[in-house]
Parts: sequence; C-alpha cells; structure tokens
Amino acid sequence: MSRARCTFHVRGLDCEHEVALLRAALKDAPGIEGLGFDLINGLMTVDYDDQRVDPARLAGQVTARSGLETVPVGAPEAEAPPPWWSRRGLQASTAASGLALAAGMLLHYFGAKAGLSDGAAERASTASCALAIAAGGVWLFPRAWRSLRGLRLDIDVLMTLAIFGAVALGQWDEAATVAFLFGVSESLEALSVARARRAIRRLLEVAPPTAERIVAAGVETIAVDRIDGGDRILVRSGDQIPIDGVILKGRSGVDQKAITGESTPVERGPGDPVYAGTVNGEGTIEIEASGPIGEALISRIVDQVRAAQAGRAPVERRISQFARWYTPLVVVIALLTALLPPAYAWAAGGPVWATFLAWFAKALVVLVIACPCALVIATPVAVVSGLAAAARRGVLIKGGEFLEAVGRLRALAFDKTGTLTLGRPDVVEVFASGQGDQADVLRIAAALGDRGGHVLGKAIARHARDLRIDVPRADDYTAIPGKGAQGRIDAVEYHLGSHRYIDEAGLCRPEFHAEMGEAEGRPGTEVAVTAATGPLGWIRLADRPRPEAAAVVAELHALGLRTVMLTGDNPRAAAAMARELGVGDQRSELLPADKVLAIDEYTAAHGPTGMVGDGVNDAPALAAARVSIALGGVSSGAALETADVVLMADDLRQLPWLVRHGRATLRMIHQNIALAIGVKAVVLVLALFGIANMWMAILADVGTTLLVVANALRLLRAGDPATR
Ligand SMILES: Nc1ncnc2c1ncn2[C@@H]1O[C@H](COP(=O)(O)OP(=O)(O)OP(=O)(O)O)[C@@H](O)[C@H]1O
Ligand SMILES: [Zn+2]
Repeated sequence: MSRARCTFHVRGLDCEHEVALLRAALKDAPGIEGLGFDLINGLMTVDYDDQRVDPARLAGQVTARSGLETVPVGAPEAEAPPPWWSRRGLQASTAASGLALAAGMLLHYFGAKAGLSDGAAERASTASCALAIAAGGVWLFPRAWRSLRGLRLDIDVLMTLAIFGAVALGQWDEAATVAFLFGVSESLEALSVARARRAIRRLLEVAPPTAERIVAAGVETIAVDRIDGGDRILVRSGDQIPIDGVILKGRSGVDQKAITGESTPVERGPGDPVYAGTVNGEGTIEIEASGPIGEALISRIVDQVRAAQAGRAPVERRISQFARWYTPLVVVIALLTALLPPAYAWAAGGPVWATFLAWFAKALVVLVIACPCALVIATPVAVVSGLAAAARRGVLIKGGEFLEAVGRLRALAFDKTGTLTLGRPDVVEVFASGQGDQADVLRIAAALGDRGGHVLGKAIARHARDLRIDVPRADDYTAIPGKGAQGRIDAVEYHLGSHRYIDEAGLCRPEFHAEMGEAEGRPGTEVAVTAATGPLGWIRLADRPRPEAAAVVAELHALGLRTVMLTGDNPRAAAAMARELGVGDQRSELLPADKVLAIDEYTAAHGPTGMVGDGVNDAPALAAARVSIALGGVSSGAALETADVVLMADDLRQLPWLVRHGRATLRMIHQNIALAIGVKAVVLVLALFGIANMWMAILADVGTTLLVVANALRLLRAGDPATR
C-alpha cells in the first residue's frame, strides 16, 4: 500500500460545523488515513491509501453525503466558475426570505387597515411568514436533516428546532425572523471569509500575466505560463520581470521587494540571475528563462505559503477542540433554561405551561449563541493573514505553528560565520614555521581547502589562486566537522584545522604552540597547517561582521530577547566578535553536537530559543531550536529547504520585524478569541435575563464573526514593506 494526498475544494467550507459534516461523511470510508482543513481557502486535504481510494470518486461520495460540493483541486470542475446557484443562491434565498418576512409583517400590522378582514390578513401574514421560512430554510433544512440522520446535534439542527419550535408556539413571525437572520448570518460569514481569501490571494499575486518573447520575427506577447526554459524574454524599463532567468543583455537596477522585502534595488547585469515578480528599473534587459513559471522562486514561495496556511497552528487546534464540546454545552444550558423553571413551577404549584412558554423563548435565544463560528474562525484568519503578510515582506514562514512560536521566543542563538559575519573571510596573514615557506603552507592548505565545502578552506584556495600558486590535488580527503580536515598530497599526509584540532591530534609542538597562541590575540581566525611530522604554519583569516548585525542585536535586546553567538571558532576570536556586535553571550569551540546542547541548555534556562543560521552547515542546531531561521533564501536553496522561517534577503534586518510580527499575531489571536467568547457570554447572560431577543443574538453572532475577520485582516497591512 502507498500513501497519497489529495486536496479538495469544498464550497461553503468556512466554519467548524462544515468540518464536522465532512468528517462524518468520511468517517467510515475505507483507506482514509488523515484529514486536514483549511477554512480560509475552503480546502480539505485527505491522506489516503491509493490502492483503495480514487480521489474523484471520493469527491462524489463526500458531496452526496455532506451536501457540500467537493471537487479535487486541479480537476476541470474546480477551475470552471461555479454555477450561479452555488455562488449566489444563499444570498438570493436570503433576500427572498427577507422580502416575504417584510410582507408578512406588513400584512400583520396593516392588513386590516388596507381593507382585509382580520382573518384574511392573519392568514395572508402567516402564509407570507411560511414562505419566508421556506426560502430561508432551503439551505438549512436539508443539512439539518442530514445531521439528524447521522445523530449529530449541530447548529443546523438547533436552528431548525428553534424555527419549528416557534411555529409550534404559533409565533410564525418569530420563526420567519430566525430563518431569515440565519440566512443573513451565513451569507455575511461567507462574504467576509471570501473577502479575506481575496485579500490574501492578492497579496501573493505578484508575477505579471504576460511576457514579451523574442522570436526571429521580432517580439511576441505570450501568457507567462507558456514560457519555457531557454526562451529569450524582453523586459522593458519599469516592467515586472515575468520569469526567473539570467540576464543576457543590458544592465538595470532590479527592485526585488516582492521577494526579499528589500526596497533598495540591486544592480544587475549580464550573467546575473533575476526573479519573476521583481521589478526592472531604468534599463531594458533581455533574459534567458531558466524554466517554466511553475519552477520560479515566486511559485515555490506561493506553494510554501499555501501549504503553511493549510496546516493548523496549535492555538487553532485547541480552539477547535474547545468548539467540539462548546456546542453541546450550550445545548445543555438551553435545555436547562427551557425545563428547569417549569419544573420548579410544577413543584411549587405555579403555572407550568405559561412558565414553559416564557422560558422556551429564552432557550431559543441561548441556542443561537451555540454557533462557534466566530470563535473557530478567529485564529486561522489571523494566522493566515500573518503568514501572507510575512511572505509579502520577504519572510517565508513554513506554518502557523512557527509564526506562533516566533511570538513566544525568549532567546535567539546565532551562528557566527555567514550569519553574524558576511561569511566571506579573507586571508590576512600567512605564517611559515620553517619547515617550508609561506607558498608551501598556502599550497597545501589550498589543496585540502579545495576539496571541502568549509568557508575557511575555500577562502584559502581562492587566495592561493589569486597569488597564482599552483594548487595540487589532494586525495583521501576527510573532513572532521568543527575541527578540520586531512588528506594526502603526493602520498604524503597533511592536516588543516583549528589549533585545538592539531593539539588533540598530537601534531602540535611546544614552540609552535606558543607562537600560534600569541597570534590568536589578533583579530581573525587562525587555521593551522601540519604534516604528519609536525606543524608547517598557520593562516589567519578575517571575516567582517555584517554591517547591520550590531543594530539588529541591539533591537532584539530592546524587544526583551536574549542573544547568544554559537561558534566553532577559538575563544578569543569569538569573544572579540561578540564584543564588537554587542551579542549578549557567546560559546566558542563548539562542535556541531555541542551547538545542539547549547540550544537545549538555553531553552531550559531561558525559555523557547530560536536559532538563526545560513542553513548550510548548521543543520543539527537549526533542527534543535524551537524555531529555525535561515537567511539568504533567494541565493541558497539549502536555506529554503531546511529552516522553519526563511528570510529571503541575505540580511538580518527582518529579524526584529519578524519577532514583532509574531507577537502581533499572537496578540491578535488572543484579542479575537476574547472578543468572540466575550460577546457570547454577554448574550448568554442577557438572554437568561430575558433582555436579549433572537434578533440581537443572531446579529451579535454575525457581528462578532465580521469583527474578528476584519480585525485579523489588519495584520495584512504589516506585510507592506513600507511599514517598519
Ligand atoms: N574543513 C575545514 N577546513 C579547515 N578548517 C576547518 C574545517 N573544519 C573546521 N575547521 C576549523 O575548525 C574551526 C571550527 O569550525 P566550524 O566549522 O565548527 O566553525 P566556524 O566555521 O569557525 O564558524 P561557525 O561555527 O560560527 O559557523 C574553524 O575555525 C577552523 O579553524
Ligand atoms: Zn598547540
């Protein structure tokens, strides 16, 4: 058996109770292994055994059982515009219900004045109300019936009960009002979620729809999705670049804000990469497309954001668990409201029936607040807006849980090389111990450095080439992570690595030890070069801190976060760098496993700790952190794959924004939950005291949903790169 996953569009999926319908529809379907729901985008993800399940047939089954139209994403039906009835039907029937209700009211109050006999006016009014109930109930009653048959007591059943309860009491106008207002609340809810959906989607639509392709006859305009790798595309000054590619001709400043959030344009010329969605500056350029739009960086970002939005944040999971017992609880309260007072009246010898009627009406009002929609939508709409806003700013967050986690961080650990520093060390001094000259030291170090991926080794190799030193080939190369490397050149064994490494390997000599120890006081990092017989010399390299690092560290401190630098470098170099940048704490001479321990220690001592790295050689520490943050997503595929959060720009300045944004999102979630619960509590109390009527209850319920959605959409504004 093999597991497969399919995503379905479900029309009308925007609240917890549709989720319950879908779960029920799939409950005893064989071969289903997992379900995921994305309320904002109206998507359901199904993990299934592909030998037992066919997605298209499954969709048909779900549609039949839940009454919610379900089609696999990508199927032709999913792309076709939905039929009028499923787009506008709810609004239309609600409007019809409203008209009939108004007519019923008019007949009731003014029928007699208009010349109708009392009986005729009343009969006409009742008929009008019945019409209003029917129109308002076309959507509601079938769903309620389905739930009842499945023995589920959900909001549809409750509303239907409330309506027929009122009819049973002869209160036709009341029943019609409930049916109408229920339609109003459903349509408003659908509209507000649809609005959120559109706003979020628009935020991610940055690539233009067409491009100008250069062909033999000149230039033709084609749809972007028809571009292939190798096509030559003309991008005029001021236009958006339609596809990822490499510049063939022309130079220009390219505004990469759409991807990296950086507003200063970067200079680009022949041979440089450019990305779809970025904006060409003053020059006209010709580019060679590197592949179809689906493979472009922006498409990968959008896919990531979609996937992230479909996942659920922990708060969201807790709320939907809460919703599962919230509705039954309210039903019990409503039942008690309807039954206790008459029971009391019966025991005390009071008027049982009259008491029942009075309290039954209150119980119906209580039932209205049983709908947990506002509460259920409160979190995902905030999380999804938060994710979209971040993506717009060049911060790619792989899931709501990470956005939430960022908001809870107490400390941030930084890798040194490539993260706090530019990661482009230069050789500044070469020392030869006398067994050979400086060129020998460089030649051997370069040969070993060439074979590995370590920045220091690569920098040495580059330096040797710049000096036109002939670099031989090293064989049997082995890297010892965090320490150094060894290999053979012309069958002779050599080592390259930290001072500690050669000490531990017994390759150091007392005189050399003293000399190298002295050099370690100077800025930079020394790498020792030895043969199996003893040290040959050392090479000192200096890496510059990132220009923005000190300011970012200071800003993080102002936000109340602790900072710590983790490095494999020697203690003196580490201390000097930490002091220069104002980093709160530093740990040096760490092996990759020690970095993991340091993260664990920090988490235990100070609370959730994030790790910032370049995603290249710090994978274990990144994995150990509560949230891993990598920078340079545009240039490095590794960063894009490994981390929970990716700063697309190769720049630390988005970090403080990210922390503030995570906190703002958390605050928004809490606000929304408090708002949703608060309004319900108030209505509950008012209902029990007989102050709130059905109208107020339903309006308060819809109002809250609209409010939490509107509130959360404010987070989208944080995505505007212009705001700091
Ligand atoms: N492949 C290698 N080639 C040369 N030297 C190495 C190599 N691997 C490790 N070293 C030595 O060991 C030290 C620690 O290496 P490690 O890769 O753990 O950290 P780093 O590159 O100094 O910085 P950071 O830990 O901040 O990324 C380096 O400073 C270097 O002296
Ligand atoms: Zn030594």
